[in-house]
Amino acid sequence: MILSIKDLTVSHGEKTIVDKVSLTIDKGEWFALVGQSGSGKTMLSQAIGQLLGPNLSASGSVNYQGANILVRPKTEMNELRGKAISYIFQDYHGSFTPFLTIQQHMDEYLQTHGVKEKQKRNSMIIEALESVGLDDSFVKRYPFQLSGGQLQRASIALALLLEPDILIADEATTALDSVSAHRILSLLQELQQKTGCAILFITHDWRHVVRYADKIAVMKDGKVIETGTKQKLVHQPEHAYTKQLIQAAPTLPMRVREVSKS
Ligand SMILES: Nc1ncnc2c1ncn2[C@@H]1O[C@H](COP(=O)(O)OP(=O)(O)OP(=O)(O)O)[C@@H](O)[C@H]1O
Repeated sequence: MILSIKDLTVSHGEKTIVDKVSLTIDKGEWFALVGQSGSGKTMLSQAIGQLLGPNLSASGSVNYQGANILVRPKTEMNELRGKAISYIFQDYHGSFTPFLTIQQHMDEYLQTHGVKEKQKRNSMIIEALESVGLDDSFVKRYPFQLSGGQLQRASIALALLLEPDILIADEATTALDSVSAHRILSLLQELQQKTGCAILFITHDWRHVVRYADKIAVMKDGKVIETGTKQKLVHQPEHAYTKQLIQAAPTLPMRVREVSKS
């Protein structure tokens, strides 16, 4: 197991946004988090890396390598983020500053994480951009000179630079056309196979869940109401809300069998 979340609660004053969620994510696992809009998926994922806004508080525990990272000092968390836990945000614009080029962003990130040799940093940057389908002409561009989908791909390249243990992807492919989305998800799958990283994948797209997930957790009103393997959850859902989600995608069971066979 790479991450063990126990009774994680996120509150905004008196209001409970995430309510005692417990989950375990194994090394190399593709873990899909699905469910109602506003059910707390983003807040849960941000609490893991201590990224919640100052008006929100988190309690419970998030164990990574034997320690509760929820109570780690901020400076240590900055080091952990990127190498141990990396994020691809739903709002990818937030990953970029308008007055730095794509290369400057990535170079600064690598320097912060101790990659000292300039030549090595440059080749890592080119390789990461190429892996998301952006050629070297993109390195000198500023964020506003990229389309939404290209910028999202650059943010994914940034997140993958240090080959993290856990990648948290929050609706990472929403801005992409279906071919680009498939390319990115295949890339994440490759990375997962190559490095054994775990992926916490937040999505509303059941096609992606069915194709890529190993395990699924369903959230509703701040709680995880059901969790299990993809096969179990799609073929034998127990909770009425999970059944509703699956009924909204009526061809799913057949697809799961097809994907399982391929
Ligand atoms: N900074 C914040 N301060 C207070 N409440 C917040 C804040 N950010 C989000 N919320 C609230 O927390 C709840 C959970 O939001 P969250 O973004 O985690 O939902 P989600 O499941 O990711 O939704 P979606 O699928 O629509 O992205 C919502 O009711 C939202 O309004």
